[in-house]
Amino acid sequence: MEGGVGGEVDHLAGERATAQFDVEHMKVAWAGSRHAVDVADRMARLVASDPVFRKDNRTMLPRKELFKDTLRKAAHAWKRIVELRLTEEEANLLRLYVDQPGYVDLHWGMFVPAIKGQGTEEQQKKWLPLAYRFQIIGCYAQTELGHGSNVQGLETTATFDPKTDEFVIHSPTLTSSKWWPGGLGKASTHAVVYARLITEGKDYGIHGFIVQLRSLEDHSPLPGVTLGDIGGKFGSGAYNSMDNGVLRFDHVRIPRDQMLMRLSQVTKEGKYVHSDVPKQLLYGTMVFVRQTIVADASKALSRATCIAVRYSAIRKQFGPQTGGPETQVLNYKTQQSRLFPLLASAYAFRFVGEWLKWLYTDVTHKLEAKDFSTLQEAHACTAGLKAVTTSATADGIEECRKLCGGHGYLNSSGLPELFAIYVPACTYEGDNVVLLLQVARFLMKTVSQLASGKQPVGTTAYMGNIQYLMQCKCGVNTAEDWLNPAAIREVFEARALRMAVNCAQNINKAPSQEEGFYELSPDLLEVAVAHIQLIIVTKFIEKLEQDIPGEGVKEQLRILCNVYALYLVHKHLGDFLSTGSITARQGALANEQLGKLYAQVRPNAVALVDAFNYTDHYLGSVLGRYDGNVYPALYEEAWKDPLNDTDVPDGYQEHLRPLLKQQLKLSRL
Ligand SMILES: Cc1cc2nc3c(=O)[nH]c(=O)nc-3n(C[C@H](O)[C@H](O)[C@H](O)COP(=O)(O)OP(=O)(O)OC[C@H]3O[C@@H](n4cnc5c(N)ncnc54)[C@H](O)[C@@H]3O)c2cc1C
Repeated sequence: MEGGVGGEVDHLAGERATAQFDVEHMKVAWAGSRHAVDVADRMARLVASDPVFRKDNRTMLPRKELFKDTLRKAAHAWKRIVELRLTEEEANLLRLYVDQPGYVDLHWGMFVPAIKGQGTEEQQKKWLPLAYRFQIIGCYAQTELGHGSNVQGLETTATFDPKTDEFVIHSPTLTSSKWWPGGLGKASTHAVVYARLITEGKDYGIHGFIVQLRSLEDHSPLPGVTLGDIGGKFGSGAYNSMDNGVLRFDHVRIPRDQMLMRLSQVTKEGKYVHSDVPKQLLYGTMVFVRQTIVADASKALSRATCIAVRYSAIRKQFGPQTGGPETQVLNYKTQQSRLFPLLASAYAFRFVGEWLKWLYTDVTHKLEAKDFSTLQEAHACTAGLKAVTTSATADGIEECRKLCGGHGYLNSSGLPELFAIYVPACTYEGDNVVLLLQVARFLMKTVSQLASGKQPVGTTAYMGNIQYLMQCKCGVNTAEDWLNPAAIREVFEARALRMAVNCAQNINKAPSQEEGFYELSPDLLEVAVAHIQLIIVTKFIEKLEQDIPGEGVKEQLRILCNVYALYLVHKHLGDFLSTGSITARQGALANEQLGKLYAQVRPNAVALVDAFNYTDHYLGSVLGRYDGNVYPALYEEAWKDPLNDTDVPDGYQEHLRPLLKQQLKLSRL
């Protein structure tokens, strides 16, 4: 989609002409439905055509201006949503295409879901309408200066005072200061604050409370509340549009009914009671949030690969010895072997994200029926997918920057900002290492239960096939044999299970399970990654078993699926060999096949990124422009830098001229 650039000539027309599939149908396969393509298209164009949503100058704005710009965009987006009576789906997409981190992300993404998930019906009735109309702005204040991953280590206290029927919220130490919550620093009026609940002298652990932080009249902090922004973050522009904040409480009193009481309550008398709502319900929210993170990973990686693929088709370096035109860098096999696995990963993450949506619905139905049998498995699966897809995406964006050579380092390429905004996804919503260790713990438990005949469920069902998978031999004899999905699936299953069983056996040799787990944790991370990669590969294969209309579309996706799987075989060859899942020769054949697949992707590469259907505004990259007219855009962009406002820079008179004129005043020591 061209969206907003004036180029008349399509410099990528030749590339588009070589596509062997129907791009319009691929757009549908990528977005999930024709409807999804159309709504996204409409919202993307709406944002791209509105000057308020301009973002090309973002990396040049000083922090205060950047923050004000964020406030302006958020208010304008809300205005448009109300004026145009946008549906929830449309509103979410509009915010997505505005593409600037801000308080609204936390308001809708964390504050509202926390109240929905943890508030009683009465609490929801009271608070949600205020939040829905933006009469209050909320954030999610969990992390503290001293503790993030270890939530049980949080120090903020909420002590019940039966005399006044209030909780007293207090930050007893410096390290108990809330630290990081997005939207907290300057924008939020309220927060869901996580604190240790203390009543009748007993500490009942971490609970959520709705706390008003700022006056609804003049926005000043309420008495006893100290608030501020935690300071500049990585990169220019980027996440600096967000006011991640610090918050301290000095004996701040809130009414008892502002404790989120869906799962447990404190009575007027100060008795702590559990409600009859099962606490597993909270997992549902977590599955939902992580599903959106996986969807965001595919979005970020597809943006980066779109930029890198288009630019690699335009960029030329060196030529044949015999003279003649220079070579497009996309034709170099090394460029293809670095870029096409990322393109394939973007599609793989997209489809596993789509499947996660189904999983969330399935989990919700099961929870409603009080069936908790698959909950742990679903939880481990989403935690692992969050970790693997965000890590691969963060690394992938940086690889795309390098794939664009020097120009990739310019802010105008869009890649530095995309990277800087994206990388914290490896940390927030659960540090990836911490999450993978949780997955590994679950896998170790599953392995240990196999002996007792307990049948593993969902994405761990393959482990029930242990007798076969521990001794099966990969049947690949030729490079073409690697195109068989059953063969691919089996080697991924064998590798994951054998790694898990090896680790479980090694843990059993340790003096205690805990000690064994601690010592083997680096290996356990790899076990978790192997299991999650199997899930991604399997879901891609299962996607291809569905009906996918459009000429050549399924064939292209099959190629990408094979690229993704065989790239992983190549990258993790050590795992596959050391577990005996494949032989060295089969590893070499996989690599041979991979090379052939890259050649098949090549003529389709530009069309495959066109299928993401991103506007030039959303991509925000002179290198990734739809029309490929890169050089004039790069040249033009440079002149917009404030440093070019004058020919002679500020500081010339004081610092450059004296130097050049040998007039620096030297002091005699
Ligand atoms: C941009 C951004 C936005 C954020 N937004 C919010 C927000 O809105 N609200 C909010 O409450 N918080 C927010 N956070 C905080 C975030 O949730 C935490 O930073 C995150 O949970 C990680 O916790 P931590 O910082 O304590 O890291 P740590 O846990 O201290 O991690 C430090 C290192 O220790 C390792 N480690 C920790 N535990 C283990 C273990 N058991 N085994 C092995 N290794 C371990 C980690 O892998 C990591 O390498 C945000 C953070 C960022 C960066």
